[in-house]
Amino acid sequence: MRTIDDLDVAGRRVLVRADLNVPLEAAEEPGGVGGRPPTATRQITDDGRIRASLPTIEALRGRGAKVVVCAHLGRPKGEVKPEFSLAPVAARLGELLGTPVEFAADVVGDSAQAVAASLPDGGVALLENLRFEPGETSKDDAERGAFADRLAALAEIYVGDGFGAVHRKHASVYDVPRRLPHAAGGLIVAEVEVLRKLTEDVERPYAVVLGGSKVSDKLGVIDNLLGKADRILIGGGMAYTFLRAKGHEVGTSLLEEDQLDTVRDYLRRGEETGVEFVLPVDVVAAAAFAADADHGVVAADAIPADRMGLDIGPESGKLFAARLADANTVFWNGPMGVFEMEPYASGTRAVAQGLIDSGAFTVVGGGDSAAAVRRLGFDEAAFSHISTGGGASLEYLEGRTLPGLQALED
Ligand SMILES: Nc1ncnc2c1ncn2[C@@H]1O[C@H](COP(=O)(O)OP(=O)(O)OP(=O)(O)O)[C@@H](O)[C@H]1O
Ligand SMILES: O=C(O)[C@H](O)COP(=O)(O)O
Repeated sequence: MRTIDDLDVAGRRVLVRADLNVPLEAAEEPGGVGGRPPTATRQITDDGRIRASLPTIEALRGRGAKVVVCAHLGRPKGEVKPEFSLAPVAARLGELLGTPVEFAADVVGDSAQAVAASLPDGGVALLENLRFEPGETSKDDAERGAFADRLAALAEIYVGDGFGAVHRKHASVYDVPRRLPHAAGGLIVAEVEVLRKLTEDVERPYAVVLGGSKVSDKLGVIDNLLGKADRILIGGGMAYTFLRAKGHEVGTSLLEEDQLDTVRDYLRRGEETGVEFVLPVDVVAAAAFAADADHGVVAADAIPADRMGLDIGPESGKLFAARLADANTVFWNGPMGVFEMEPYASGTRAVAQGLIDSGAFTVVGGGDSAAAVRRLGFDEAAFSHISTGGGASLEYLEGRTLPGLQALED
C-alpha cells in the first residue's frame, strides 16, 4: 500500500475518508434532542475516533494540502436525518486541530462543491454525513459508482484512513479510490500493522470476547473464529441469541430469531472441535431500556418474559475473567452490556479488568468498546492495542479481503 509519504500533496485537494462515527448522547425524539432543536445540540460522548484521525489530517495540512474530510455517522439509511448530522463533529475536529473546520451542509451538492473549491492550502473541511446519500451504501454498483463520481470530483487525491469502515463496500471506501490517485493514511497503516500480528503467530490460549449490539453483523465472524480461537466468550446483546439457541427464554432481550440455526451449528461445531463457548450464567434483566427501569440479577436460564437482559451478571463477570486469566492473547469487541447506563456497566468493567489482569497481549476493537474502556476509567495504556475498528478488525482477523484495503492496494 502506498502511504501519504509517497504523495505530492502541496496545493492539491485531498479527500480523506475518515471514520468519525463517534458515540453521541441519545436522541430522545426523532429530529431533536430533549425538545431542543436538532443538529449541533447532540453532544459527542467520546471523541476517540476523531483524535485517532488527527495525525493524518495534520500531516496533510502541514504539507500544504487542501484537506476535504468525509465520514459517516450512524446509519441514517440514505436519508437526511438531522440527528445524524456531522456538524458537532466538525466543531470538535476544529477544536482538536486548533483551526476552524469548514462544514459543508451537504455531501456532494452546492455547499460541498463551494467549500472544497474555496479551501486555502492547509485548510480543512468536513462534508455532511456520507450516509445521507443513498449512493454511498447502495448494493447497486451503478448507483454507488454514480455517487462515487460526484465525490471524487471534489478532490484530486484520495487518502483512505477510516479503518473502522474498511470492511464496508461503500462508495467512499471502495469506489472513490478506484477513481483517484490514492494512498493509505497513518491510522490504517498502524492498525494493520498490529492486527496482522494476530493473524500470523498468535500465542495461545487465544480467547475472543464478543458483545455489543450489531449481532447479525458480527455473528458471521464466529464461523471463522472456530478455526482460530481456543475460547469464545459471548456477552452483550449477542448473548441472548446464544441463550435462546440453547433453549432458554430471553424475554424482550435483543434476539436474532433467524440466526438461531446458525448459532446452534456454531455450538455444535465448538463441541466437535474443542473450541469452548463461554456464555453468561446470570444477567441483569430490566423492565425497559432505561437507566431508571426496575432491574435485577437473574439466572441466564430464568429471564422473565417481560424483562430484557442489559448486562451480564456478577457471576458471569467472574466466570469471564477466570476464562481470560490464563490466556496469552485476547481480542475483545463489543461491550458486555449497555455500559452507557451505570446500572448495566459492571459486566463491561469486569471484562476490561479481566483483560488487564490476564497479562496477555490484549486488543480491544470497536468504537463503543474503546469508548467504554475510557469512560469506565481504565488506562488505555493497560491494553496492548485499542483499535478504532470493531467489525473491521473482526473481519480483518477472519482473514477476509476488506474492500477498503483492497482498493488502496490496487
Ligand atoms: N444486552 C444489550 N442489549 C442492547 N444493547 C447492548 C447490550 N449490550 C451492549 N449493548 C450496546 O452495544 C453497543 C455497542 O455495540 P457495537 O456492536 O456497535 O460495538 P462497537 O465496539 O462499537 O463495534 P463497532 O465499532 O463495530 O460498531 C453499545 O452502545 C451498548 O450499549
Ligand atoms: O462503528 C463502526 O464499526 C464503523 O464506523 C462502521 O459503522 P457501520 O457498522 O455502521 O458500517
